[in-house]
Amino acid sequence: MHRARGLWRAGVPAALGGSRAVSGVPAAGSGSPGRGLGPEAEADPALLRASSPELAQRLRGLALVRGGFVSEGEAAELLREVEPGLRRGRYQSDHWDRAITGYRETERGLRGGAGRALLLRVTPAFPPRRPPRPSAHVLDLLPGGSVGPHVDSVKFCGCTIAGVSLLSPSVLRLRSLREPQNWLELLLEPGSLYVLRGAARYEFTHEILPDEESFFGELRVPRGRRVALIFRNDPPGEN
Ligand SMILES: O=C(O)CCC(=O)C(=O)O
Ligand SMILES: [Fe+2]
Repeated sequence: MHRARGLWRAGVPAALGGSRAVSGVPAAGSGSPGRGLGPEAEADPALLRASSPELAQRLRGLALVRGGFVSEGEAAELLREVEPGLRRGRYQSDHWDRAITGYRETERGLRGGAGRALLLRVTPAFPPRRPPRPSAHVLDLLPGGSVGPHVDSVKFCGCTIAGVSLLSPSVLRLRSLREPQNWLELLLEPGSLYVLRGAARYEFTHEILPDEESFFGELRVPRGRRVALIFRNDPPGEN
């Protein structure tokens, strides 16, 4: 059955406020970074900033970012596949729960083509008994659009969220629900993959920063149009 689109964003608004701590660049970890996508995997350290090294360590393997996950050719093919579905919708200025602005979205079945190949490549990020659904949530954000802090609905979404970003870079920020001074930021370059699971999925809000706040440390990350393919699994008890 299809879920009403956007329902997964019916989350908890972040308790914002408090000044940002100084970036603690995460320790590189021992040995070479695991290239798998399971909880043992490591994020590309250059694409991740944390409010403290302790927090980076705590979310290691739970908030993952990988640059260059899809090639430019694959990205072009994915866009060709999802654009017709997106064009059927109109850009909206805000969602009923106000978590998102300047967006349109669709759900894309992935039975073939580049989308299906991508689904197979992100599947190892999910627990074997909780694979991703055979469709992607396609979110198209205008340069002025943003996704406010929220936790994906536990009623409609399972333990793992994986997103592939196309076209524009952006910054994904996680913030602890209980300790809002604790944050993690992922630099999402075009072609990158991020994965959120465990504490990163349930105990932190996530958001895509609006253009005027789109910085990764000192680095300005100007926002253009961004299309994301987001993969989710079902919550326990669905099947
Ligand atoms: O754009 C993204 O990568 C994340 C969007 C999101 O958090 C959501 O749709 O729940
Ligand atoms: Fe979300």
